[in-house]
Amino acid sequence: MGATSMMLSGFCSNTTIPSLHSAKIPFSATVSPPTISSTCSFPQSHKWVIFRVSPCSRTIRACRNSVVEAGGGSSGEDLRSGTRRKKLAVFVSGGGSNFRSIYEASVQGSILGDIVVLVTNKRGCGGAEFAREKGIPIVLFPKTKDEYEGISPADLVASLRGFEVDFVLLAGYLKLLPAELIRAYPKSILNIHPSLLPAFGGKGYYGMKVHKAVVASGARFSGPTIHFVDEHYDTGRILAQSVVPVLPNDTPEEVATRVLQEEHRLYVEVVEAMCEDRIVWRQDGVPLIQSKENPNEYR
Ligand SMILES: Nc1nc2c(c(=O)[nH]1)N[C@@H](CN(C=O)c1ccc(C(=O)N[C@@H](CCC(=O)O)C(=O)O)cc1)CN2
Ligand SMILES: NCC(=O)N[C@@H]1O[C@H](COP(=O)([O-])[O-])[C@@H](O)[C@H]1O
Repeated sequence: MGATSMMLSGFCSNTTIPSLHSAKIPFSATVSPPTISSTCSFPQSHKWVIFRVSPCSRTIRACRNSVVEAGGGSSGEDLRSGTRRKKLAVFVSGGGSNFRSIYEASVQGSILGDIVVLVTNKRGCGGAEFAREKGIPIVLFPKTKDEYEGISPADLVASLRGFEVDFVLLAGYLKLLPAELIRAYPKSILNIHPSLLPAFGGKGYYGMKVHKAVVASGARFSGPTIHFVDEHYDTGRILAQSVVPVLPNDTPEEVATRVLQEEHRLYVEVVEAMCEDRIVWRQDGVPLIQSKENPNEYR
């Protein structure tokens, strides 16, 4: 069967190239070339093509198994991988154990990125205390009666731009992110939620409230969900989930402990993939993680 020729062009991060065809029939498409172009060819047998875009991509090269990636060299590349180290902002409201896990993984080198700023609505929380210990700058957001020094949404975006943040990671942050921030960082803001969304999510579902609802429901399983953030609570595209059992005599606290332990593992794994440009967007809008060991495998 003949190959499909396709002109692709350089584009910056988080662009999903619309296909001219549905995802379930042989793929072919032409993308208008604003900048650099290259030619990729794919066997017609592939049902859909995955597009991966890394921040400020300059080149596109075909990959096996119809994965088209847009990645490009840039300054500050990690010497081992040739990948640019990413700059991370973490948002917290409480103890910050997920923040600490990500920080430790960054220091140990498994995450090719650095936490350059911590954002919180509670300057006295455990996460903020840890940031002060490590010399990580702290930004207060939003402005509330308790945090009168908090900044505005526009100043928050300007502040993150000033830190050259690539990705925003919510980790126990309990305030609704403003639309200005969502628009400023498309497909670049993640949140971790302590249930298997869409179950037990939305306004009012946070912290122990989630686990109490899970136990009361009789659910036999729970676990963390990591999703991209949109304007509403917990409705963004799901990127990763992990399942833990809920035992017949579990208390909500026991479920919380089991889920939190899995959160720490899963969030580090996902942030590693984000920093290595291994997040790809299926044509129907579902984000996938490309396996580091086998680039032909996704989940
Ligand atoms: N635009 C978005 N902002 C935030 C999201 C999101 O998905 N989109 N996720 C939350 C985190 N979260 C669940 O994962 C969540 C946090 C808080 C609430 C909630 O009901 N909050 C209360 C206020 C709680 C407080 O101030 O102590 C409320 O809004 O009434 C639900 C879900 C982070 N931001
Ligand atoms: N809906 C948001 C929410 O409930 N987030 C949850 O808050 C906890 C923060 O713990 P941490 O501060 O120790 O990372 C975590 O369990 C996280 O999933």
